Amino acid sequence: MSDPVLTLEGVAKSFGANQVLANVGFRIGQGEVVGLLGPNGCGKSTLLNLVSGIFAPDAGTVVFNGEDITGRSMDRIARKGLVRTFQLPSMPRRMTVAELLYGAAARRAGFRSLFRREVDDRAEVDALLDDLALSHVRHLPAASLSGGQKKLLSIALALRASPEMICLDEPTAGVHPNLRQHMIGLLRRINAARITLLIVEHDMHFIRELCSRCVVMDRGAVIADCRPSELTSNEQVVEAYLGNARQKRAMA
Ligand SMILES: Nc1ncnc2c1ncn2[C@@H]1O[C@H](COP(=O)(O)OP(=O)(O)OP(=O)(O)O)[C@@H](O)[C@H]1O
Repeated sequence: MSDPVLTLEGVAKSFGANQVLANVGFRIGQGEVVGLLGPNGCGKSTLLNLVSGIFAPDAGTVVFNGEDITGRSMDRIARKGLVRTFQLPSMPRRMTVAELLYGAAARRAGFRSLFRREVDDRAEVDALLDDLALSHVRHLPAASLSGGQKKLLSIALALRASPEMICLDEPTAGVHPNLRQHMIGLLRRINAARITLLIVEHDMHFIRELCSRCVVMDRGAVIADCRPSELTSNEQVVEAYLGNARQKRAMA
């Protein structure tokens, strides 16, 4: 593995009596594309929430680029270069798609930079909108977009923060199959720009096409760390999915 960009050690989280994560640890190298898999409710989104600063873990450490970011706020973590997208992104009603994208660049550069000309980089926003097939909705309120368009917009917003790493929470859920293929190409291009990706996803085709490695969780713990091609021969992984026939079929 290249130098680790993200290192988790002994991460634990409970909500009341419900222990959702216990002693989770793994590393992600610079430039890797890693799938984070596991049955519904095993704690994948919660892990992304802890990494990106939405919640603080009860125990353990999260180190990003050699710096301990455990329990830091989402904004501070985003300014360090680690951002996330959401499974069901909610978007503001009063801002258009383009306005949101102009504002998002200030996140890492600092809000004062909003008033500097260089942040107002129309060409970059135009290129992003074009790449994500969102040019025709640029003047619409962001909240009025379809579910799939909101997913694409949330990737664009993540990119505007000049990230070194993006955590994506189910980027293809609710997205048309044609758009999924487009998204694979887009994420490959993003990764080619040396942006590390951690992707929570149930679509195994998507995982196989994109990821060089998978971390698999079950009931709040990591049960496998392997190549996508090794998933179906891993007994623990197959066992974890056995209770859910739909997910088992999805792995085939
Ligand atoms: N804010 C919260 N308050 C209380 N419980 C929570 C909270 N967030 C998550 N949980 C619980 O943590 C458990 C894991 O949820 P999480 O969303 O992390 O699973 P997941 O692996 O992402 O599932 P899925 O694949 O279905 O999205 C669930 O039992 C959920 O109810």
